Formats: sequence, C-alpha cells, structure tokens
Amino acid sequence: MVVLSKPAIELEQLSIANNCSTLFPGVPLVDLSIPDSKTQLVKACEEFGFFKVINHGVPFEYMRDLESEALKFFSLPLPDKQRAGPPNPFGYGNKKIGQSGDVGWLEYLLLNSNTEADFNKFSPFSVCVLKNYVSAVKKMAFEILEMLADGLKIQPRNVFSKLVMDEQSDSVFRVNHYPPCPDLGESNGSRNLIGFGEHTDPQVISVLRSNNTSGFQICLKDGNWISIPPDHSSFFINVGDSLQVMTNGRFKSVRHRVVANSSKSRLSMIYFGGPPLSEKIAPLPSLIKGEDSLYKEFTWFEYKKSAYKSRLADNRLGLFEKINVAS
Ligand SMILES: C=C1C[C@]23C[C@@]1(O)CC[C@H]2[C@@]12CC[C@H](O)[C@@](C)(C(=O)O1)[C@H]2[C@@H]3C(=O)O
Ligand SMILES: O=C(O)CCC(=O)C(=O)O
Ligand SMILES: [Fe+2]
Repeated sequence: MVVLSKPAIELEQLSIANNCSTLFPGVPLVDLSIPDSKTQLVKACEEFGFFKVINHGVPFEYMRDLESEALKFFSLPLPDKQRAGPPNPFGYGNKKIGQSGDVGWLEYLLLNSNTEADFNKFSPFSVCVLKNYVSAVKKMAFEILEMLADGLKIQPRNVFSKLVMDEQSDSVFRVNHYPPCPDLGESNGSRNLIGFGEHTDPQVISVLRSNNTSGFQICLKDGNWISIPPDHSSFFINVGDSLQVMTNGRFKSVRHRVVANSSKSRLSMIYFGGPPLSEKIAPLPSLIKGEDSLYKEFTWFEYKKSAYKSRLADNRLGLFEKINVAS
C-alpha cells in the first residue's frame, strides 16, 4: 500500500464535518449517441454545471492503460516520484495544492496537455498511452462544446470548442491519487478528511474519469453537498468559470471537492480544457440579449494570473463581476 510521506500537515487540518447526504442518484446522465443529447447537455449545464456522459466514444483500453501506468508511478518510492519535478506549475506534488497554502490528502501529477515537449519532460507515462487518452478526451470535449453551442442556438457552433482546440490552448492534464486514510475509522464517522478542497475549475470545461472509488462531491444551488457515485467507464463533465462567463452566468461553474476514503484508494484523471492565454473571455453578445453583462472582459492570461494567486475555495470570479446599477 502506498503511504504518503510523514505529514508535516496534521490530519485535523484536513478534517471537515460530514455534512453530506448519501450517494445522489439524480445527477444528469447524457447519452452522447442520441439525437436529443444537446438539449439535455444545456439543461444539465444550467441546473448543475455538471453531468455524466455515456456512449462517449473513448475506448475503455485507453482509460485502463493510463490508469495502470499511473498506479505504477504512484507506487514508486517518494524520491523516484519527486524526480518528476515539483509542481511549479507542472510536475509531481504531494499534499500541497497550488502556491497559496492549500493542502489535501493526495499526491498528483500536473502536466501541460498541449505541447508534446512538456508531455515528455514531466510525464512518467508512455507517450503513446498518454497521447491516446488525452487526444480522445479532447475530441469528446470538443464535441460536447459544439453540441452546447447548438443547444443554445448560437453561431458559429465552434464558438466554445475553438478555444480548447486551438494550438495555443492552455490546457492542463492532472492525475490525482488519494491513498486510503486508515485514521478515518468508525470512531471518526462524523468527520471526513479532505482529499481535494472545495473549488471551481477556472477553465472552460473539465473532463474527469476516476476508478470506482467514491469521494467526489458537488455543491447544489441550495448549498447542500452530494456524493457522486463513481463509474470507471463513464466521464464526468464540469462547467468551468470561463464557460460561466461566456454564457453570462447561464451555465454554472460547479463547486466540487473530494473526500478521502478510509479503505480504498482513488485515482482520477482530469483534462482541463482552457483557452489560449491571449483569448478574450466575455459574455457572448447573443447570450446577453437585453440583459446586463454580468462580467467584465478579461484575457485568460489575466484570469489565470489572478486565479493562481487565490486560495482553492475562493470565489475567483468575484473580482471580475460587474456591478450593474439598475437605471
Ligand atoms: C489553489 C490553487 C490550485 C489551483 C490554482 C489555485 O491557486 C486555484 C485554482 C486551482 C486549480 C483547480 C482546478 C485544477 O485542478 C487546477 C490545475 C487549476 O487550473 O486551478 C488547480 C490549480 C493547481 O493545482 O495548481
Ligand atoms: O480528483 C478528483 O476526483 C477531482 C479533483 C479536482 O477537482 C481537480 O483536480 O480540480
Ligand atoms: Fe476541480
């Protein structure tokens, strides 16, 4: 069993009240092979900012092969893993998340998913296995974004997808490993240990695949946290902050977190589709239609710079909201 290095961080620091209900069966499930999926995608982005997809076209072998390479990597001795470099921003990280003091019960690899040079530099994975997986997931993200534009009846249909397909897109790939946390025994049933603290993802879209270990939770509009039943053959999609802005708040960037498990390890792989650094992010005029624009225009570079200085749980979009005074 893999054990995280001796904690400089006390477990109590990561402890949160177990205020989450049981597994939630009501998560939108979208079958990408059916003709009406675009309408369901739009509804899911409006109501939850989150949904699960099936019939997504990504071969299961691609997921299985990358997962098995990742497990092999995380089972190495710590000094070997640290050779993948500290995460500034890319590389191997252990418990510390970002540069602002956040911590979690996990270890991870962060890779730049756009340039092959970086794939090779920081990645301990076989280039072919990583490329197969990331290219297939990226294609799926592209298709979902085009269906969303169609579902919203906006033109051109690549208005969202072009952001993540551009050669200069600033996309990130992350593999998170949450070892079991035995201290979370029965005596501690009223508490949970934070694997990855609550946050929203800053990019346009996030595509998550995990093994069959639970732990992922989303926050509903009423503030209640719900656990998402894991499913290793499906993908879970999050709306990111940038897509919330482009849709002038019509799609919600979902607040989510991961809680550690007492007996099973969780392995997740997430593709974060981001725009080119110079891309201007602002509500699309066709989605404002007589309403006020809720956000100031910013470049992805400006947003990213500000986001990467923030704490995980911060409301990063707050700084970019417009104060609209009723006339
Ligand atoms: C605390 C932080 C970690 C993070 C950068 C940040 O300052 C705030 C956003 C965090 C996040 C969440 C989604 C992705 O996992 C991530 C890679 C990203 O783009 O924004 C992480 C950042 C990180 O782990 O460096
Ligand atoms: O590891 C997970 O399941 C989700 C982690 C996450 O939300 C993130 O890395 O941004
Ligand atoms: Fe996230």
